[in-house]
Amino acid sequence: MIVAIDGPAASGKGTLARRIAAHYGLRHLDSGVLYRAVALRMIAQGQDLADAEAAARAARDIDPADLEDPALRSRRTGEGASIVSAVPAVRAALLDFQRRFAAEPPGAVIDGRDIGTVICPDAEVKLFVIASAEERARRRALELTNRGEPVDEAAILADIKARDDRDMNRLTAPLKPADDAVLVDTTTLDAETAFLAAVAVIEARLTAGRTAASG
Ligand SMILES: Nc1ncnc2c1ncn2[C@@H]1O[C@H](COP(=O)(O)OP(=O)(O)OP(=O)(O)O)[C@@H](O)[C@H]1O
Ligand SMILES: Nc1ccn([C@@H]2O[C@H](COP(=O)(O)O)[C@@H](O)[C@H]2O)c(=O)n1
Repeated sequence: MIVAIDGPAASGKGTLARRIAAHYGLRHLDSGVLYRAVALRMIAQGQDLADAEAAARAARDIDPADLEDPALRSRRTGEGASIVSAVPAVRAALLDFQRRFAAEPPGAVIDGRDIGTVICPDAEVKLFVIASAEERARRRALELTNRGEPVDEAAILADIKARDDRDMNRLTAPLKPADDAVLVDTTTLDAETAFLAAVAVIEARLTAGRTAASG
């Protein structure tokens, strides 16, 4: 089974993806890490994030060790990822890796922005996870506070809105729900309730699939 989970920054899709993967014994890929690794490689080499050719080279050059760097989670890397991810050649360079990951047994849960629309358009289950920008900023601020990092919630909210705008309005693989995605609004749901809601969607899809196959 392939479960595609898309949604904006800090909506809770990664948290949900990890829980679903563990529950169903599937592998998990946080596809955002790939774009973050491209940005981080460019930052480390002092390159201009707006340089599309350099971004495409960095995307072709990333290796597994790049995906373990703790600096991937920084605010600057997230912003950078959102810039380089708009470059079509960057997305093209990362496409095969994601599709191969999805194709390996026993299946996968992949979260990102274009998983249901571009990477895995045939996924058995597609979820589009949202939450209000204010709630997402609150969650991100709490996460940073728990990590002992300084927090400016207003700046985080501004970042989130800028990232939403870039991710939704780029020409290649913009953030949007696939036609057959189910919306999960987590604004007022805690992580456990969001997980239970997602499992209910998955079970309904699996039952519908079994019924179609037997009829
Ligand atoms: N339903 C929820 N209620 C409250 N907090 C949540 C919920 N889901 C996730 N969180 C918390 O919100 C923060 C962001 O969640 P998470 O990293 O899963 O989001 P994301 O959509 O994967 O973000 P990104 O795309 O930026 O990686 C985390 O600190 C997480 O623990
Ligand atoms: N499938 C994806 C995943 C991510 N991106 C871009 O990377 C940025 C960082 O992603 P996080 O999930 O780690 O926050 C994100 O803002 C997107 O610009 C993408 O384009 N496609």
